[in-house]
Amino acid sequence: MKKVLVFFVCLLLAQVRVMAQDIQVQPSPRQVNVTGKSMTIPVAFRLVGEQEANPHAIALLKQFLGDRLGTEGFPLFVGEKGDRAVRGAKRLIPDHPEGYYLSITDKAITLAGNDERGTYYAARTFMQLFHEGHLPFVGIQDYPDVRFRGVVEGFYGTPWSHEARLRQLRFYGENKLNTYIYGPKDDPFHSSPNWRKPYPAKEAARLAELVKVADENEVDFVWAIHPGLDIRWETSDRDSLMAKFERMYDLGVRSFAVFFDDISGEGAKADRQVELLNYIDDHFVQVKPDVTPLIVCPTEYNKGWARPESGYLATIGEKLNPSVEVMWTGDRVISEITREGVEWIREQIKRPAYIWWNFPVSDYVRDHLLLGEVYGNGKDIAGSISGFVANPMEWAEASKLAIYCVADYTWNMQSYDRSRSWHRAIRAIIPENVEAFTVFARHNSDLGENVHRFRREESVEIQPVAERFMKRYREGHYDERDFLALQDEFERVAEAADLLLIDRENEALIEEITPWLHQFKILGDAGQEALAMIKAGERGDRELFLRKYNHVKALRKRSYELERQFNQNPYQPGVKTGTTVLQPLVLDVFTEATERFNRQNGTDLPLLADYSPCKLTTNVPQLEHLPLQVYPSRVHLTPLLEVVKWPAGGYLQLELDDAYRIPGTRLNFDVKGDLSWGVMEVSADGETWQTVTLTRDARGRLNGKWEDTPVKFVRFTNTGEGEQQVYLREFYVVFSL
Ligand SMILES: CC1=[NH+][C@H]2[C@@H](O1)O[C@H](CO)[C@@H](O)[C@@H]2O
Repeated sequence: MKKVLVFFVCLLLAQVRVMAQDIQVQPSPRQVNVTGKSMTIPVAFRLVGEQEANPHAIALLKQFLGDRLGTEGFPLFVGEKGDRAVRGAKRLIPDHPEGYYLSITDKAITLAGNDERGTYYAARTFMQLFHEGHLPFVGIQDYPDVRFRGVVEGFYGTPWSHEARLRQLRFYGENKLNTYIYGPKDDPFHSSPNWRKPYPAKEAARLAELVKVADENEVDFVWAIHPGLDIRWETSDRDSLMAKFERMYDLGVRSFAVFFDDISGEGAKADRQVELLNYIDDHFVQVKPDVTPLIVCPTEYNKGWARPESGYLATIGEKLNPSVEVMWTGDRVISEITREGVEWIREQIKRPAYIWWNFPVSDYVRDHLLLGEVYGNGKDIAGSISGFVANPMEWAEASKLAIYCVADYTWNMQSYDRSRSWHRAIRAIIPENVEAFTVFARHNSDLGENVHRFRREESVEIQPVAERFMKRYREGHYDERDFLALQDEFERVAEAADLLLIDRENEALIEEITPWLHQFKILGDAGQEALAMIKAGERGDRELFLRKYNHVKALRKRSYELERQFNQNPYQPGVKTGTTVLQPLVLDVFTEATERFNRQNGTDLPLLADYSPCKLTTNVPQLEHLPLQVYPSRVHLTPLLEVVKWPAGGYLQLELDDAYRIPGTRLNFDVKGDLSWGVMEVSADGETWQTVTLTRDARGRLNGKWEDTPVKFVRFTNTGEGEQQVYLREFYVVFSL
């Protein structure tokens, strides 16, 4: 009697009300039927099905509902297809892995999964429907487009911290991502030299904790090994790898991957790789009852590097056990994933590809943050791929913007809206400072010039205004409205930087991006001051113009010093922001205003411009767009992470802006043998060249010396017969001490 009474009390309290329902669920569900009606949230819920339902779903509901959950109250039926509690919903549950049916009526709530993970996802969706004290009456049938969805921590650079990884796994649970692949290139126990060794106790315990938290969030924790740099195709190394997998299994790992990317030589041989992978599959994955399919990242992992004559992909397609997942980055190392592209690779490897999407990874543009929208991938590829995992930045929290959007895209491609998803991602990540972070992210999304020539939109809204303004300013008649719009944007930039620098709601995020926030503040100030130079010049106010001129120069100097102070790494050191529209605009306005001032006043104030004392020319395809790192007295080539294929006759040349007494050059191709196939030469005029003797130092680097004559050109040529495969670790010229 009491139960019935409580039930009716709940019904009476649950006033039914009609309200516009914009059901906002992340990721966007497939099929949502709303009645437009809702009820006030019941004061008490009665959970039915606890014994049989997915315990992680039950734990989640208990944690979320807290003391609203009791033995009486509004009925909440939870379970998987076949469980008693959701027997009535059987026909409504989508017959897809991880699918679920969710219904809220004025009689009961049902969360019914097609499998355990589906029930968990039903609970995640249910939690998002609580809105301003109400629950909408709704029927949802939902399931994901892509089977394996998530993140591969596969970048070069500082691996994520343990705390960052724990936060990531909880974020994946919230966003229905089911895969996290652990493969940080710079973890010596994932890659060389220690892939054969067990993790030390402390690291092992941390990995075990990650596996546990992944499990609670219904995420497969995939442990990857990267043995190819020094693997020997002998039983001993095969046994070492199996033993390491066993140790990871003992830590709780149930999903495994082998990465053969970015290697050359012995480790790159397809038939050897396939033999090892099939052995692992046959003697480890298939014999253990609870291990998910093995994943491999092949050496030829993108179409740009696929060599049909090598037969590499054909070997994978024909000989690799069909149950092994094969990763693929697309038409190039960094590329958008297209229907045509995935169909092509599917033909080659005789199975759907498991996409390794190299975004928002920034290990080849480490001075940039990639906070822009996720776009460019086909919405028609779901049927041709088995997985889609994003390779993120070393900045874990900042990577969440793109990860959130990838979760939305891979769950329901057809309904994916790049802008809506991106704005929701910002609200999810920093709800107290949405406007400020939107301004910041809008101007920190492009990569700048880079070796992969992969670019992203940046400053999209203000770009046409900036372009039109500069054109008309140069012609002598800009539109005041454009001027004011630019001034307003630079003010917002400065405001956003200061608001975010004091934000305390997501401290881990602010800590990661602080160097860029300081740079962003300088950019906002410099933009306002450069515009002020225009007005001072127009009013003929020399004193004010000079004040603004000096202020902008001071800001540029501070920006330069920031670049030398933060984020120092051997690849792309420094802190770049707004590099596609706002920074160039500041420089253009400054230069134009100063040129006018000089003409009007007969002065010759230096025109501020970033210069580079060095030009790179080459006929080696992978080096064509290599940015240079310019220091006061040295010019570095940006090192490359990938193997460089250096054809016979291939050359690389640096031309300095003047002839300098060069104390030396340094070259490191990380090759074991001598460099008899290559020659380093220098010249003062580009006509007569003298060969440089290269001496190897203790760390295998080659240092060039010659008699002390001024030099303007330095070049290295492959004078051998055939292509060489090298790592461009270091190549720099010191042109003054
Ligand atoms: C499959 C693959 N392996 C490399 C390559 O893609 O490029 C990524 C971006 O530089 C890098 O992070 C990754 O380790």
